[in-house]
Amino acid sequence: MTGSRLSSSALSSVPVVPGLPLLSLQNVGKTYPTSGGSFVALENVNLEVGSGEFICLIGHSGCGKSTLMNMVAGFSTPTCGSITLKGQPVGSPGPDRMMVFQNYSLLPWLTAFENIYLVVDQVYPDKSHAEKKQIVQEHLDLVGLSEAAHKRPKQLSGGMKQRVAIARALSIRPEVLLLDEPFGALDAITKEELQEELLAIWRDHRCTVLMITHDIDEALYLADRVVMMTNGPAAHIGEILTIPFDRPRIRSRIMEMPEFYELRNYALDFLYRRFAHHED
Ligand SMILES: Nc1ncnc2c1ncn2[C@@H]1O[C@H](COP(=O)(O)OP(=O)(O)OP(=O)(O)O)[C@@H](O)[C@H]1O
Repeated sequence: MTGSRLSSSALSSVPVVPGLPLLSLQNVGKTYPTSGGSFVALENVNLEVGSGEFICLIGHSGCGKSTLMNMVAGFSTPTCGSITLKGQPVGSPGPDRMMVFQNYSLLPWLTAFENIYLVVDQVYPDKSHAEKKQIVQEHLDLVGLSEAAHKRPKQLSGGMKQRVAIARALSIRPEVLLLDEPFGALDAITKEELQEELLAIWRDHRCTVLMITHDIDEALYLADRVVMMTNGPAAHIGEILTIPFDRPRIRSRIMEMPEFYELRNYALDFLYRRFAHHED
């Protein structure tokens, strides 16, 4: 979630131009200064994301996925190249791009309701208290947590905490939902439940999603396109898989499709043969 630097963004009032990508990354690079000299994490990253697309980003640990996501979120700036949203350069973090992290990042002293209210209040200062309460309530309902509104994070399971984080991110209707391994810390059953909820929310609200995952099956099940990164240093996009499965997707049916296993093997080959990582 984009945290305390939220501010109203002019971008949200800029319409999407038909035919133009919503999000565009052109020759994006990131170099970090280190005590041993400059470290080129990313080089020449090019990606165009259409409005309403669901993109999953996979690649080995350390290849620069979070670096890329942080630049789209506006937490850091590219060393070279450009990132634009609806044709406007992405600057600082804004409510048009909301991020959800693996570790939930909820404020522990606030209830589920208050965690969401805080963000709604920052982004919609002119709405009445009743209107803001209603937005929070609607989004708690959306993730099935109305009954847990008064609970603090330590009283919530991992899956519930992540539901609150997703509800909080969605509550201000971002153009782009940025998910950094959101289900990485959850057990398999909760992870599948949340994947289904995420797909339902994405289908109903049609936001654009950029999600980092280490789980190839998750990427193939959720995404329209799976972006596969090469290893760093100077990592870039190696290949992009277009996922052909119709929507709404039914997990059991997709798992029976030969195409699923062909794509899975292709992605595995990319990661563990062509761009094998000696630490894996
Ligand atoms: N602030 C920094 N200073 C120097 N190097 C950095 C900095 N942040 C990240 N890096 C390096 O940049 C590379 C990419 O890191 P990043 O965290 O983006 O990878 P990642 O693909 O998200 O990894 P993981 O999957 O493990 O989260 C790594 O080699 C990392 O050590």
